[in-house]
Amino acid sequence: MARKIDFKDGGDGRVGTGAARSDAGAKKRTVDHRARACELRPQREQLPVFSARSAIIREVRRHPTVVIVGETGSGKTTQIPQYLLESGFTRHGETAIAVTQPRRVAATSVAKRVAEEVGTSLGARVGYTIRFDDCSSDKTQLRFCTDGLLLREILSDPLLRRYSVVILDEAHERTLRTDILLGMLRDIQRRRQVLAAASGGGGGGPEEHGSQQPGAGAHTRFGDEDGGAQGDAVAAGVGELKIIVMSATLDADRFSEYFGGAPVLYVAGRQFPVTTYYTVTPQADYLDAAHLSVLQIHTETPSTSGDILVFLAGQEDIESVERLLGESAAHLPSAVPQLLVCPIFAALPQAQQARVFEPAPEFTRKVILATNIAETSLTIPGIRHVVDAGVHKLRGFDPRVGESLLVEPISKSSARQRAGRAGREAPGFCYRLYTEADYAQLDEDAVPEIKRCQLTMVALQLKASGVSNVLQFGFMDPPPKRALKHALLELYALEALDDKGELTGLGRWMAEFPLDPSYSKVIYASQAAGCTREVIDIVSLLSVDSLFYVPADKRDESNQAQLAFRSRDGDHLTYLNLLRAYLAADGDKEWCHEHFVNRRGMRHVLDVRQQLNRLCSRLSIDVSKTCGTDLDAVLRCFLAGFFHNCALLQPDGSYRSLNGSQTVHVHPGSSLFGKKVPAIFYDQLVFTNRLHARAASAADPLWIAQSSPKLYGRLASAAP
Ligand SMILES: Nc1ncnc2c1ncn2[C@@H]1O[C@H](COP(=O)(O)OP(=O)(O)OP(=O)(O)O)[C@@H](O)[C@H]1O
Repeated sequence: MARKIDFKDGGDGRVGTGAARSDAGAKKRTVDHRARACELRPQREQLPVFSARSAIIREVRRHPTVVIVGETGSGKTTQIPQYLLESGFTRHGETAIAVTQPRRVAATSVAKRVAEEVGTSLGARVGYTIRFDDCSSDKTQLRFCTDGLLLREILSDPLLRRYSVVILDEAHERTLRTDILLGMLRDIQRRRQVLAAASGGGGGGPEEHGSQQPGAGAHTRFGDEDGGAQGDAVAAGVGELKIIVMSATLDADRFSEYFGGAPVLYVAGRQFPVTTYYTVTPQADYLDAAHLSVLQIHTETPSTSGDILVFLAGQEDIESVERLLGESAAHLPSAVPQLLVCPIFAALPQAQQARVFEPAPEFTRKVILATNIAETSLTIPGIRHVVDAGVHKLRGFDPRVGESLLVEPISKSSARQRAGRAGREAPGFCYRLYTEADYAQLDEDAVPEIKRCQLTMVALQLKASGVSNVLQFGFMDPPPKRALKHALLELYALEALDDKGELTGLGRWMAEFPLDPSYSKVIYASQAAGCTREVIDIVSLLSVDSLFYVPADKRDESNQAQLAFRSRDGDHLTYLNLLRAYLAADGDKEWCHEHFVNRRGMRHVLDVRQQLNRLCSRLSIDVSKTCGTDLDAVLRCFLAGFFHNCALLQPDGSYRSLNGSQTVHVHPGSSLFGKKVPAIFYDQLVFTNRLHARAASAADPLWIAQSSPKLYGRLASAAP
């Protein structure tokens, strides 16, 4: 090893009780759900949250909303939903408890664990529902889902009648969807309170509501382990909605204030201590530092001391460190166990994400390379060492420029979450690849996503959920007015809103899709153009960031291989060619390797395509409509949704965006790179080191004019 990283103990590392835990039986796999649940019970009872069980149930009964703050690993996510289930909050299965997670992988993996602890098969009493994947049934009483999924449910069930309790987990992350949910749930809770009061009972579950005398409601008794009876309001159709906001940060007062002074419960202490180390000096190259730290941990500690989880900024980082580790692993002494490198990032298909949860084979140490997808809620068995590069990719949005995706330092709260992935089954270690002084400089929490992202989908969702004045919506942290107005204007241009700002029939239709409204508009246009099949294929293809592999040392070979799919019209049709060839080759592994096709990515494409086809069929859209060889029709459909993403060729050979007068660069990986066409349209503008058009295709300026005459009619007269 050429260089060593010097770490020093942060001193604050030893947190928590350090209680020992028996691992007995943990490895035994059994299909006997009850036996497994009994086996896990002692572990559950050792979690810090267990001692707060009665207090939590009592407070939830008494108050419509409760905020719970618990350190990482205290047992919030897995235990609190079960306590409510055991205490009758689902009224013997008539209603359900929803637990939202910001990330899909957390929703599925936590559901799996909780099903085991409850003693049921996944999808029965405990299940999960995430976009494009539903593992639940009408028997499911504890449903883990993404926050986005619950938002979509509000469209079809505006009062969320099927739920008596909604638990918002990891609320401190303040994702876009969590923030919208906070506002919508507060509203639903008030409306249900009014309805419940009108029908003469509380009915939110077995409770003694704060405004009521204990026991004074229409319901009868309840026991801790058994369900209570329900109130008359339930018989009338809807009971009160309990909301539980769970957060890992101490800044819970804001949540409490937002819910009118909801009580805050603190659950102290994580289960096992985590010793934190910082680098002695700043690291100029965090990828190199991450690579060296992994090797250092691997060679200096026995592999039996646990697997390693490394937090990096994004997929490219992960692939670079994967490569570096692959090269170094070849030179490890033979006595040192092998390294098994497992990446996990959002665009990785679910089946491959699941690999990180599988135990490493004997004499092998697992190294998981992750983005912040693995930062919250996850317990990855075997992990004892966490390496934290201290960075993540942060999405930003400026209506004039487009989206940006920049590598930024994380917040202290993220750093604590990352460290928290270590001490979950035994004492752990966290190696921060930055100095203690740098840590002190980090912001306490990240800026809520709603303040820094594109809001078109948010505005459509709010409108479709009955919020007439989006600008007045009770956000916990209102987004910039400028961004909201921009979103409303965009919806107007897409014809989702009319002149009065009311949702149109088309807007309601578009809101059915879990897609950016521009895509749903394209799908809409494809019906009349008779090319729905091609459009769905391309929309699915655009859901993956990199369809091709471009290894740094084989750039030319990769580019050469991609030529086979190139369309002179640009990336949209190139991708379509790729999908057709992939299907013709039956997704063959060798074929993908030969053509530098990202097999992981293509599987994800097929997944999305299948789900979109299903959704379209449900909406009576004929998904078999195909335009044959008239592929111009396909491009014109895309312009129906992306007329705002167009740029015209300038005399100096550059492209200038139509709606922001920005200079736009065609990405070097694009099939239009180096070509000069009169106009282009693109899927997205992304600012990295400069403004790049992601997925660009050629457009006739006349098509642009016809796609949005109000905005770009002038181009028609300028066209030759
Ligand atoms: N899949 C699993 N395999 C083994 N142990 C698990 C698993 N899931 C949870 N646990 C155990 O339960 C503990 C509590 O997990 P839980 O996710 O409920 O904590 P939490 O308080 O929500 O933490 P965080 O906010 O960090 O997610 C873990 O520390 C671990 O000991």
